[in-house]
Amino acid sequence: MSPSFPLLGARRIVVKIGSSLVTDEGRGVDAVAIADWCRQLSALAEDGIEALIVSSGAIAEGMKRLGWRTRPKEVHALQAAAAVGQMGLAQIYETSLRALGRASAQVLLTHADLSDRERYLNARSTLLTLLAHRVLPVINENDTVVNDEIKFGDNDTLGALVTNLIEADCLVILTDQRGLYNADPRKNPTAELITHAQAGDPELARMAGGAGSSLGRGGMLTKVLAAERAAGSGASTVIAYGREPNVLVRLARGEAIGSALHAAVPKLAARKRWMADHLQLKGRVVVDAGAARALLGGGCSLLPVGVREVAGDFHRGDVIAILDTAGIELARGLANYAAAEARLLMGRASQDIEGLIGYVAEPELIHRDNLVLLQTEMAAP
Ligand SMILES: Nc1ncnc2c1ncn2[C@@H]1O[C@H](COP(=O)(O)OP(=O)(O)O)[C@@H](O)[C@H]1O
Ligand SMILES: N[C@@H](CCC(=O)OP(=O)(O)O)C(=O)O
Repeated sequence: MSPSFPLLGARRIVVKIGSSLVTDEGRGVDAVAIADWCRQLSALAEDGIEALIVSSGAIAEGMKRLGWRTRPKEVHALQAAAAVGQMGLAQIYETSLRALGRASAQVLLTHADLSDRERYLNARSTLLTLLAHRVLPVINENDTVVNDEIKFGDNDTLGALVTNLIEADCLVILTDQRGLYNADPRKNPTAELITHAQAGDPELARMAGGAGSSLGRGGMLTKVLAAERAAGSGASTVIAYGREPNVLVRLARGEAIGSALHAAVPKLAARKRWMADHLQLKGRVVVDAGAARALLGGGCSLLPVGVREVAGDFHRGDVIAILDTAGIELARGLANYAAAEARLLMGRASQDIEGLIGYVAEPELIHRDNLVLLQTEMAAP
């Protein structure tokens, strides 16, 4: 029996809409198609499913608005087109979503934003706050400022990084093909659709081959690699044809459409592994017995009031260890405040934060969503 499709039961999804799909074969952005995806996401929101859109199309829309028929080669011309086109792209999403009674937000990100610890945490907090307010974020790469070092280059990678960032359950990549085939279907008419596969299987990259259409930059290879990256935080990926009627609603009901690339490791375990593997400890705090109980038993955040000691020279967004007074490491998590600030805040109530350091980033020193408990693991049989 085949495994179920990953959208079934998902509570938070990232939907990436590719250039070749959103731009209606180069004729500018397809507003009718966008309105339809927005309608579908609005229907999912009624069922309590949170969604974020990663949408391409700024360059194509900018070219149309500027009357350019061929894609320029110069980076500055592309960046100028993206700046013009992003206005149109945002307008279309905003108009479609407002007509459905939904608020939207534009978020433009670069690679540098997500590889810097502090900006990573800021982007994460902003996106989660938007979702908590039932706002649908529409994300694109910040093309105007990118150079080779800070470029994602394709929105598949951006979609995967956003999936990791906000720990989405599932990444949906909508494109101009019915999914991943065992060879490029444009070149090989007998190519067969892959319905289920394991994300990260090296065989998939071989099938995906080289770059895609002249409009998009990624091709299928970046989609397969995006699925592998999304699986790093425990999210599975679906690659499907974006013009399939009601595709998002049907996927959410569990229908098998396109290709499902399954994550091997469940979400929570993947996050723990990510924290353990990717992040160097930059400091530690010792907490009192009340805070230790709240963390281990109550699934609570770590508030400054429960902190007794602060060691190390960490910055906002760094990983720090949380120890009890006997020196046992209870948990690890991302600090919302730098070490110098944490020293001023320790033992104090959250409502005093502004008076002590002049601003409030968050009421917690470490939010429970950014925390991995080590003691539960040790206590497990
Ligand atoms: N194994 C494959 N299965 C499906 N499509 C493939 C495969 N290998 C290459 N492709 C190409 O990838 C293209 C999709 O990539 P791209 O044009 O970058 O899409 P998008 O703009 O949606 O990101 C398809 O149109 C197809 O020609
Ligand atoms: N940021 C660019 C899109 C980058 C891109 O082409 O992405 P993709 O849809 O993955 O091929 C734009 O909005 O035009």
